[in-house]
Amino acid sequence: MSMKKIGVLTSGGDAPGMNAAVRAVARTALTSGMEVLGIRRGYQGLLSGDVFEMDLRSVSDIIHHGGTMLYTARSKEYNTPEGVQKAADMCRKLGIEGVVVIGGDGSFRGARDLTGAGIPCVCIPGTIDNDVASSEYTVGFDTAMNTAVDMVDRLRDTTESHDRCSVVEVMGRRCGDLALLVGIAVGATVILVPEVPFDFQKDIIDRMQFTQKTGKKHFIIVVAEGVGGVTELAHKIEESTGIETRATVLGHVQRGGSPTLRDRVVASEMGYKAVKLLESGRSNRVIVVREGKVVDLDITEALAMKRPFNKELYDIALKISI
Ligand SMILES: Nc1ncnc2c1ncn2[C@@H]1O[C@H](COP(=O)(O)OP(=O)(O)O)[C@@H](O)[C@H]1O
Ligand SMILES: O=P(O)(O)OC[C@H]1O[C@](O)(COP(=O)(O)O)[C@@H](O)[C@@H]1O
Ligand SMILES: [Mg+2]
Repeated sequence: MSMKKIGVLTSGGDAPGMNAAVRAVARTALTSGMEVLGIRRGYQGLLSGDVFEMDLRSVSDIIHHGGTMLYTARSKEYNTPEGVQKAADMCRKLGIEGVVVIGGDGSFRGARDLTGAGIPCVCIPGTIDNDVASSEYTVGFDTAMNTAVDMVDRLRDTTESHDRCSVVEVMGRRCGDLALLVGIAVGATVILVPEVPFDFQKDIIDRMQFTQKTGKKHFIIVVAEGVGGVTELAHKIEESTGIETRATVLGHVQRGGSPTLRDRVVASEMGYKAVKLLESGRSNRVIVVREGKVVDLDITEALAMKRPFNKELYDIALKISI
């Protein structure tokens, strides 16, 4: 057996399903004869040595909980060459020979740097944004989408009752995936994403007025966080159409809640595979979904990939929500 002790941390924005990944990592490592240290608050906890020994029961009763039992953070100090060196020194002091990092693209960059500083890492994509270019899927995305759909369905009830227009902002940072899929699922008349430029008159007002002529009286417009400006947009729509318009930012509620089956299952498989890679002496890898399968890639290669946007699906959405 190549490694005796590994650490596991969650980093960046929390995502439902992170706990299932932590559970799989801990159980796989422990049953393979390794010691496991839970590192609290991501790289921040690594800098301060905030760790605890995990046993099989440390991860009981967490698979159905949102958030992360390890807590998470965004660490400015770690994001410096000195910070990475300090974290690597702390790993050596604690006897941590490898780390499983569960987080998004930012956390992957941190893992690449830690591997470079002599501590082998393997990453698992955990973020509600689905913005990890190398993976078709990130843990947390399914739960966040379903939460957002549930909330927009509620908005629709009141929007319909008042013959209004609702402009809803969903998360996703610079990625439009959450907005695209939620937009389709709620039948939004307009979906605005950072990947597709839009014209206010043609893509919003003309579309609304066309559907109005065919009898439509209420409207849902889904806007990705990366486009933003929903309050101003709502004012402009009301001014141009005379339709009473309200803006809603769904915000951090999208990050919480019990993970869906998909997030629990993908996280579990990824957690298992991450530990098996470390066990076999392979590091600087990221576990990803490609062509529907859970596989692994080199982190540096993975980080160089460009995220494709599903324009075909976007065009379909426009054709049917009219
Ligand atoms: N280029 C980088 N080099 C080293 N560490 C980084 C880098 N980018 C981000 N990190 C670390 O990873 C943490 C999480 O990244 P962030 O982008 O906030 O979330 P996520 O991993 O979910 O995308 C940051 O707070 C920072 O400590
Ligand atoms: O929680 P914070 O720090 O306010 O950050 C909000 C950001 O975090 C996210 O919820 C998740 O992003 P990350 O997974 O990259 O951390 C984004 O959708 C959003 O832009
Ligand atoms: Mg991110």
